[in-house]
Amino acid sequence: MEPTIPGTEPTIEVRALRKRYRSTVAVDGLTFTVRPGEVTGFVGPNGAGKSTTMRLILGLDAPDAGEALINGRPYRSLRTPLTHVGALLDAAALHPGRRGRDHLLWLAHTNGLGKRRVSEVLDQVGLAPAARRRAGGYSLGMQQRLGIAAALLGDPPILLFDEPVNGLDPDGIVWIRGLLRSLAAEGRAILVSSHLMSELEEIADHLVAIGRGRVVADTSVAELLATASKGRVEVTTARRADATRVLANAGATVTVAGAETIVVEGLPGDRVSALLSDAAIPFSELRRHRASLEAAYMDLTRAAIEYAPGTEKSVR
Ligand SMILES: Nc1ncnc2c1ncn2[C@@H]1O[C@H](COP(=O)(O)OP(=O)(O)OP(=O)(O)O)[C@@H](O)[C@H]1O
Repeated sequence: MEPTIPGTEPTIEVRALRKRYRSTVAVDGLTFTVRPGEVTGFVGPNGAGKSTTMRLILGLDAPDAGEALINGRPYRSLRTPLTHVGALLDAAALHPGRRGRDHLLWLAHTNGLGKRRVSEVLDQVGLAPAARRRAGGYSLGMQQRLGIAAALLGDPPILLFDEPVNGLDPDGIVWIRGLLRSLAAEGRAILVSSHLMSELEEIADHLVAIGRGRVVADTSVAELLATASKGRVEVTTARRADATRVLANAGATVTVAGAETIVVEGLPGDRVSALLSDAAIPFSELRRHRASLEAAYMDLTRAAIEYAPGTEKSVR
């Protein structure tokens, strides 16, 4: 194994990264760090530049400016890259005639890794029973598992997953979630992209959100959720409209969160309770609101979108 630099922790550092394809600026000066022991969610709408960034990190494309470093070094300077970083980019990019196990054996061989490791990763991803079948007959979930086995082959401290839950069934999603969490708990640095915030809800510790090739948010998920949830209470009542009227009259901002649920902002819980009781509006529950990651992200990016250069509301 290639020695890592003593005292260094596994990180991905992206600095002022820029990539243009003809008239499209795919990545427009990105800077962020992926730290060890955490799952960093990499989010943004379709076309935001996530896959391009991952390809640049993995040396599959060259940046026009800036750099992406794996443990302080560009990917292309790593002598045994699979032992530094593993990646799942396009799980379907497999030779259909090749058996799952042979695909991994070939990868192991070309990277100077032993056969034993192939059996270990097949067990780890639960693909051992299907390892001798041809990849062309694999379901999407099996392809994902094989791709993840390949990423884990070199036991790397850094892992990248591009949209790993795409097309997976609920069991597959739960499995990937658990795997990513346990890999992070082992101290690895994990970057996982998604265009759906809800998919990252129970996976990510940290969030790097991008839009049009630029960072729009770089934040801890816990902080983001705490800020978005702060001072809001959730009320369950069959008389939603009446409750909304009473609370809004008292100065609260009320939003609908479900058939019988409203979220109240701007009034403390005991005041909400007193107002509803005084108005004889029954409610079955009153609790502290926990914002979804999706809602927290919308709050966070709303200002950025409203004041983005080039929009009508831009500030000059
Ligand atoms: N090889 C390429 N040639 C030309 N344009 C490209 C190329 N790769 C990416 N782009 C363009 O760069 C922009 C960013 O694409 P990218 O695939 O990185 O976004 P993404 O955030 O991964 O999107 P998605 O969520 O749809 O996968 C898009 O406008 C895309 O069309």
